Amino acid sequence: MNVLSIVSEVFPLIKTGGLADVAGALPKALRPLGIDVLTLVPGYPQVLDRLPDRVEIGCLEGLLGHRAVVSRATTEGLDLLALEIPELYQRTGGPYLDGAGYDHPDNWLRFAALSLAGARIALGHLPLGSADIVHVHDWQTSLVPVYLRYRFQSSLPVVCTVHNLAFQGQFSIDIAPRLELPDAALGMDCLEYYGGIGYLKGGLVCSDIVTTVSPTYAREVLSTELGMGLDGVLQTRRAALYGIVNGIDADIWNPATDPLIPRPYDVRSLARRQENRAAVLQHFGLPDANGPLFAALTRLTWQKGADMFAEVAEEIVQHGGQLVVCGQGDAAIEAALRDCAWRYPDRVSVHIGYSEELAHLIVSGCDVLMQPSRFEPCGLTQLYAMRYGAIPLVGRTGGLSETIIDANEAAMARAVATGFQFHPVDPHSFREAVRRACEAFEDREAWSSLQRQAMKADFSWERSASQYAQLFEALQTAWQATAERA
Ligand SMILES: Nc1ncnc2c1ncn2[C@@H]1O[C@H](COP(=O)(O)OP(=O)(O)O[C@H]2O[C@H](CO)[C@@H](O)[C@H](O)[C@H]2O)[C@@H](O)[C@H]1O
Repeated sequence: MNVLSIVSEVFPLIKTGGLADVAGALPKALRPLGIDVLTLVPGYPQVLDRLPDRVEIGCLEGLLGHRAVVSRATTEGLDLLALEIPELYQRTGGPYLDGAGYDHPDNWLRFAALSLAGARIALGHLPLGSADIVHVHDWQTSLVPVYLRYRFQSSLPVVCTVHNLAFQGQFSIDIAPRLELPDAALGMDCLEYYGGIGYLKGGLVCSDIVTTVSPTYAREVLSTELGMGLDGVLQTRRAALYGIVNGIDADIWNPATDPLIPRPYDVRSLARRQENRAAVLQHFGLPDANGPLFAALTRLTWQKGADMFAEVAEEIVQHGGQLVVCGQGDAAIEAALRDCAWRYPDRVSVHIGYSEELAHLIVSGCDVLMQPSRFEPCGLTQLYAMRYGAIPLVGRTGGLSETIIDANEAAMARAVATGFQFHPVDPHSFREAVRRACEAFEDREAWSSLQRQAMKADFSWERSASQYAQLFEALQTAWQATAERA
């Protein structure tokens, strides 16, 4: 089976968050199941730089006033198509933001063009054959099923995966005439959203199947609290809504073979982690206070609960612990963290920025990885942490609630605990959980058992990939049956 995955970021070419990790890992996990995934990404400079051997396979004219060269390459187990439209994708900054941190003003056009190109490639407008299934991700590629249905009258099956409902691709109604879609697609039943245009809404309505990245989040998005205004739309798609928990790329995130950490180790040689712990402290310029080393590795946003770090740092310090933070995001949160580091120079240190190398070092050396998310569709950092024997401390929400087993007395006694959860997600419960972790850390034997338990948890992609495969196969069978009847 051939799947065309259309996505705005894919590891290792370009990554701003978990979406890239999933888009990069899932194709590799699907291949042994007989599913070949071709991944279409925009030709950002970072992408083209990493694909020097790409081969041009054709051109697409008439992409909302633009012309694309499409080239193909394979790298690190991925089969890729790059959509080269220099005036849309070749610029400074990241995939979504310019160098100053603002949205590119033509994001509506950049991702509509990607979606239109994706729809045409899926239909065989390039010498590649047509796809059996199309897989789109988040708002950036949600117009693919809209173009397929309304512009090409195609019922090619589409799976739309929602990685984060908070980002919806909402634009002014003024763009409507420029999307080159018929009126029927622009109305309330499809793209119209609170007087504007909602890309994700269109994707949810027009896809055959909608998935989210954990079963818990699939239930949560149906509620007013976490539905982000789209709960009504999702209710109408309830029968087609599935939750499939993310896995991790166990080759890239493997403490035994990780080239980015000073001292590789596994569950039998946990003592070696000490060297990595020392390297983390050294990197952050902290002396060893011999208490628990807490860490956070995240976008510094309200969703991730990062606004609570500075306050909770006091609790950590009072209990003899230390805190290192690697992240970037809201200016106010960044400032509060810098201030906190200034107040506790030997205990708290902050790296404002994004660093893949530092991410690996941190999970290989910290004792506790904090993820106090207010909502979390799945979360990957806690899964990486567990694999590396760093104990996750998380808010009980979304995927965090189902991937961690709380270290309560019963779970500890039965040696099944893998981390700490707290609820409700507020500073009070967060501090309480920090206290629990600090106390648990004092019993080093029990802590080692917790680490071993966490490291044994299996979040490889195999199980989840087979769930995607089942959905793809069921869709393909249904589609073929309809085609034969027609
Ligand atoms: N400063 C930094 N330096 C280096 N690396 C950093 C970093 N800050 C974050 N990262 C990395 O970025 C990724 C973040 O992934 P998450 O899944 O935790 O959240 P994200 O909100 O991006 O993803 C969304 O999509 C994913 C994928 O489906 C869902 O798991 C998630 O719940 C949803 O919000 C991890 O690989 C993490 O290590």
